[in-house]
Amino acid sequence: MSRRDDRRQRIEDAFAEFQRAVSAALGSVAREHRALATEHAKDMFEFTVRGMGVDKALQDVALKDVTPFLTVDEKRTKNPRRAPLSMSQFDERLAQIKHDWEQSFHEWTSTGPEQLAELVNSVAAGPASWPHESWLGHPGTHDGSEGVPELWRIGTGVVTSAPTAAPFPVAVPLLDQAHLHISSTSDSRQLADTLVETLLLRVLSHFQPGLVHVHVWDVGQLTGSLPGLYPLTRANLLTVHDPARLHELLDELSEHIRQVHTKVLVDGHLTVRSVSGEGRRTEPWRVAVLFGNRKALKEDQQQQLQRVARNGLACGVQLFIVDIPITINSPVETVSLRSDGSATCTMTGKHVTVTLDPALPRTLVPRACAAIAEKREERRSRMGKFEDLLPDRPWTENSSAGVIAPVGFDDGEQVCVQLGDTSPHALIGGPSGSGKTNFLYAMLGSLCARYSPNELELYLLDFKEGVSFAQFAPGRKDPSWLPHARLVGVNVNTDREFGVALLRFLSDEMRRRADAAKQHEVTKLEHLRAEDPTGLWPRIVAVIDEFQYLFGERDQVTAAATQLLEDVARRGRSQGIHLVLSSQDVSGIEGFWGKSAIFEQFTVRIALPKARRVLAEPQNDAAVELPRWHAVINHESGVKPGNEICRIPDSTAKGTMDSLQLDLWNREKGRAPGLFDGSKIPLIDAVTDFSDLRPGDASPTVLLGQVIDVAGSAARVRFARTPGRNIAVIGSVVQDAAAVLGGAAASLGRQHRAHEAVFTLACLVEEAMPSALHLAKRLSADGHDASVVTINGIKDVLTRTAAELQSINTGQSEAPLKPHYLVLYGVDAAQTLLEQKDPATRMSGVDSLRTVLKHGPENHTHVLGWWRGVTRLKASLPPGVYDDIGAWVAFDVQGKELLSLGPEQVMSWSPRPRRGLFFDRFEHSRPQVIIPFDTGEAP
Ligand SMILES: Nc1ncnc2c1ncn2[C@@H]1O[C@H](COP(=O)(O)OP(=O)(O)OP(=O)(O)O)[C@@H](O)[C@H]1O
Repeated sequence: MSRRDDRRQRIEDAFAEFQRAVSAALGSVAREHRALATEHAKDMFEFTVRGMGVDKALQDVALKDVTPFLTVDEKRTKNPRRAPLSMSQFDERLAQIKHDWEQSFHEWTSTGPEQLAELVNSVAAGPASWPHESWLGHPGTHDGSEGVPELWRIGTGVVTSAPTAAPFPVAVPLLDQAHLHISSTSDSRQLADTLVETLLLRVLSHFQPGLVHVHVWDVGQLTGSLPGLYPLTRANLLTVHDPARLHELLDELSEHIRQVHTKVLVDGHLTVRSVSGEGRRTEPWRVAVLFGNRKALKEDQQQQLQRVARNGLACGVQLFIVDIPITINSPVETVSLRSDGSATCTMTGKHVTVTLDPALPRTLVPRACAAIAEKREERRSRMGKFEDLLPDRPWTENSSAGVIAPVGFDDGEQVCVQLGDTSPHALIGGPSGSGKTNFLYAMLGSLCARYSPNELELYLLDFKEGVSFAQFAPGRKDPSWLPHARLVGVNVNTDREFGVALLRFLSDEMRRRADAAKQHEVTKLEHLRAEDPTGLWPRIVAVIDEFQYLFGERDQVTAAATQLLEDVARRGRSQGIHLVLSSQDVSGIEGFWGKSAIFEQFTVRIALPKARRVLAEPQNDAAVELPRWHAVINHESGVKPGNEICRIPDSTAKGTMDSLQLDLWNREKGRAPGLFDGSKIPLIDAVTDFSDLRPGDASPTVLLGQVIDVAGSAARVRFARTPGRNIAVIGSVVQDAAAVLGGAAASLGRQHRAHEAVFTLACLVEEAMPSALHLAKRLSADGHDASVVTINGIKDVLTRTAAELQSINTGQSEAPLKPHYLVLYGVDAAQTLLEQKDPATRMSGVDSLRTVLKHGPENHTHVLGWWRGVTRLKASLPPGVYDDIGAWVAFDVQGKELLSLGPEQVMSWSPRPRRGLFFDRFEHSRPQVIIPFDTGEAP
């Protein structure tokens, strides 16, 4: 080998060595690079898988052929030597990711679905969530008093990305809580219909038939939507609306919402639910289902629908909106159906896939609806009696915010009258025989059954000649009374003063309540009750039947009645005092319509058939067409939209109000009501003011009769030892005079011990003798010295008495005189006799009488005399000086004749049988009408 060759060989070797070294180095770099690329690919894989979600990644076809780690060049050249990394190279990472996935879902999977199932079961028991086998076909029984299911089941959900599918029930809030908005595709629209139908049947089957009304409107079809529900139409539980008349449905719903606001949501309540409290739902739900076609509604309809949505939930209006694009500014649950039939909903969020419950069996749905309709019809025909107005349990309601009473039925549903701060007083009208009294019984029965006597007091006044309210007070045949009645006034037609007395009493009570409220720094009864929970502040309902009598004349009684009525009508509302006025014909009552301040307060109007002017005529003529035993109940001052027409049950027949009264009376009798019966004369021995009289008072009280007031108090005069304390009775009828004198003397008799006082009864007219003898007997029986003298003895009595008084006056005698009462029947009959002068002393009997009248009272000597006319009385008195008669009772004497004896108000007195006008100069500023007592004298 030449040296040259040798050198070449060495060079070649060296190159070979170099190449080996270089390729070794390159090989190791490539390995390094590949290892790094693999790691990077795994990272990328993990990043991608975690990023897109394990569940999705596992389904992803692209990921099966993963080549993210090829370099750009390699991708470009598609190096055939390099096979793509198979998934197995990611197994380790995938296992880790899966483990982490399972771990993160572990808690949810093991407990979540179960908890949700329990939750749904507890807040949505029964038809609200259970399988249809347990309820479909059985009409609901709930009346809302047990609450409303908080959720209503729609299907089954699974968390879309969970490692294991753990299904759980999906339910949505509805009634009062949220509307429902469903959107579907053309492929899934059928499912939307199914969802609506199932939900409606759940709701309809939960509540008593009648508590849920369904309205359906479908833009695309006149009929055909929800066909299974059609049997409901015959019971008026389903109304299908014309596709072209969405505005009518929306108007109807808006009007309904308005009415609920004005009639139901009063006294601070914001929702029907809060009004119903724990009781029966008072206002049925109205579910309006609107099927659209994915096109927007017209602008005005859209706005109206939004308004209904906004205000509806509080008023029981529930919307199911299907495929109508709309935004709603109130709670709404959305269910979005995809073409494949799966759904998402806002209740569970986008990560839960909901599979809606399958449709209810085709044949069972109409059958279930028919059963609901039938039950409703049955209930409707059954509901309508007096008992149906009454609650299951009596006396459970609270009257703080007002009182509410079902009074009749419309389509089997109760229609109520409400009295509260916003509807304070009621006006009832209807001609004779139209059922006013019956209506009042229905209302009073319903009220009394709901509210205990601590919550509600009644003052009942009947101007009619009859006995409408008499049964509410204890009677001879029936000893029971209405425990709520504090006062019953019957046959008051001639005693309009009693109406004034009642209004005055209410006005005083109103003031007392206002003062109490002021002390607690509140202004109305509801707040006073909250501030003073132990105080007794019942609502007062005062009923005046045939109240037009109150305004019957143009006199002071009418003036006083008008003024007091205005006072109570305007200010009674906040103090829980409510007036219910009823009349055959309210149209001509000047005192009522003449004062807007009065009638404006009577926002509740009740018109019986053919009633005139109770409603806002002529626009509202609903009363004209009203069938028999029906009434228009209107809480909006009689304007047409406020009309509610209902049938009033017979509430006066035997076994209705009378039985209720007996039941309530047996439950708690309380105090018997005061009774004022204008046709009866009060028996003196039954009058408390009389039986309460006792000996011992130095200035005894004389009772002259009964004042026409709420308390039934006696008219009284105190016989103080001051001038003028004598009493004159003026009138021509012996019966009236004898009743007053007899009652007065008997009351004096009760205040003296035996033989302590002397009674001289002078009977100067023959027809008074039986009365004088009766009185003498009564006084003697009580141990008093009572003698009867006739006209023959009168002069002597007067002369002797006058002499005794003179001797005391002149100091000749000091011995105080025994109380001496001279009861003189028909003084004027002895006038001629008394005018004769004694020839020796030149004194006449009239002089003696004047002396007795003048000086007697200071010395326990009082005259109780009867004169048969004013002039005749004046003849017994010094000319022009009438002071010695301090008190008088006049009967058949015209007012103007009495002017010289009393204030100008006496002018308006028109005499009427068995009523007297009483005036005590010392005590009164105005005269009072009194009823003389029955002293037990046989007629
Ligand atoms: N809803 C009703 N169902 C059955 N009968 C009724 C009903 N309402 C009233 N009646 C009967 O009609 C008659 C007259 O009724 P009611 O006395 O209530 O009328 P009114 O308007 O008060 O008449 P009046 O003013 O003459 O007293 C009574 O016999 C009563 O029983």
